[in-house]
Amino acid sequence: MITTDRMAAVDANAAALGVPRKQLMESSGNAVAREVRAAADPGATVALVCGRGNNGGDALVAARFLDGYDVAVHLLGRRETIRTDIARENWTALESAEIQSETVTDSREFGLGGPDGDDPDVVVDAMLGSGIAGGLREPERTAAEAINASDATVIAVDVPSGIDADTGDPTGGAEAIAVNADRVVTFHDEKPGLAALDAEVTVADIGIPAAAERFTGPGDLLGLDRDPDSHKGDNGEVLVVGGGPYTGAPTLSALAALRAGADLVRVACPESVASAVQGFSPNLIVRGLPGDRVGPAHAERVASLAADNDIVVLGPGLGDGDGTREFVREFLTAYEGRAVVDADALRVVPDVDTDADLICTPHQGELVGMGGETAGDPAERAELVREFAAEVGHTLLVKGAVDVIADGDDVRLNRTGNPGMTVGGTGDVLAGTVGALAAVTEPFHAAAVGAYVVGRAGDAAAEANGAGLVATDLPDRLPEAMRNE
Ligand SMILES: NC(=O)C1=CN([C@@H]2O[C@H](COP(=O)(O)OP(=O)(O)OC[C@H]3O[C@@H](n4cnc5c(N)ncnc54)[C@H](O)[C@@H]3O)[C@@H](O)[C@H]2O)[C@H](O)CC1
Ligand SMILES: [K+]
Repeated sequence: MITTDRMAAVDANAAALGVPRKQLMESSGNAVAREVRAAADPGATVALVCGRGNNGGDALVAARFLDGYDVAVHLLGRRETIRTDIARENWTALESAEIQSETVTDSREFGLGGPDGDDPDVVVDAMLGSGIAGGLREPERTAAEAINASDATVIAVDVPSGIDADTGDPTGGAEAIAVNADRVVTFHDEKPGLAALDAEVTVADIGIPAAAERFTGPGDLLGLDRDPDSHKGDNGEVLVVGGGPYTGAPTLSALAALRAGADLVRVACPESVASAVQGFSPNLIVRGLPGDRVGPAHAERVASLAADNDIVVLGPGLGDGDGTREFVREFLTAYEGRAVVDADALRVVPDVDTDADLICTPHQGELVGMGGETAGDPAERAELVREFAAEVGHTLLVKGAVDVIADGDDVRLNRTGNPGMTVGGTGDVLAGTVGALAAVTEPFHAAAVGAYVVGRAGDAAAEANGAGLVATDLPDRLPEAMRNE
């Protein structure tokens, strides 16, 4: 099963892997033509009703694969109104090939039949697919009524027009009109909303490489754009809890969280390091905790600070001194929100009883320290991480040459990054980045995107600085790394 949003991500990842959408459209159109051939013998009349988006584009391709059939293409709009270059190119190809085609601009002129007024044997519904928003407008609405009133076998491309592929409900509300399809040929994977429909569903493999789903890619960045109407705080408030023996670690996490898009980043650290942390950046809000180590005495104060934030990043530079583990245990036992757990705080996770939703970011050694297993073979390692995530009940991001992200159901691999990133502090950058992302998206997605963009920032830093790469190079490169291109 794949949702519309995930499909869009996978599609963009496929393009980044060298399989562009026009190529996928060619496969989609081919699959639609095969479905027509399965429904009717050569010589049958086939009306292809095409919208102006890529759903229509699929049927424009299908028309080229239907030699031997009596084909008529109805484009709902003028050529100039076709939304995408690839669909327009396929329209031009049809015209050049002199395949019977007409443009419909006025819904009153829409008719499915040939000159004698008979219904066609087959109608291909390619008006709207995953790009639909709201109920069918004209001329799609009138066309849907005509399709539903005809005796033709109706084959829907990807999803019947007017239906939400994620839910199976009409996009215009319960009573709204949608195409009533006999068959649906959908692409790449089953869609959650199609099973409930009274139609026979075929899933067509359109050549999206498995790696487009298995590995992170630029498509994973889709949907993370800021809402232009958002206010301060809407894009995440992050509390970093760390420092004591180390000052740089919490600072790197906090700066990364800011560069990854958080609106407000607060750092709770021992008073002994508070002014040093503040000295790194006026953009940080620093809260000093009495003493020079974070200990159990601070659990209540940190809990009240945490309540004012969307997410806590727990661990950077905390160390493993007297009382640190007790602090982490006490804090997590009472905490019910979201947290990224890194470094020394990780050891506590497997045996703490918490309602918190955690994203743990161990490297392989820390994973083993938590009681997890690792393996040399990447596929085996991924499966072990998935099983361990299910066991601990949290999201895991296991860092390595290839990072493994798992939450017990899903597994994703990330291969951005380079050996130069084994320098100290890059893990702190990752924890802060994932923290900022987890304030605005689901933990698994946040962990996968975090790994991807920090690796990308590291790749850019390595290109600029070679073996001289240091962790402080990374935060400033995050905004560029988070651009979806
Ligand atoms: N990997 C893939 O996902 C592939 C998908 N293919 C096919 O592409 C469509 C999705 O194409 P897209 O261009 O994004 O959207 P649509 O064609 O569904 O619609 C676009 C167009 O329609 C207008 N519109 C939106 N809502 C309405 C409405 N309620 N009434 C009228 N008009 C509406 C709007 O202007 C949009 O611009 C997917 O389903 C597949 O069929 C690829 O070909 C292969 C890869
Ligand atoms: K459709």
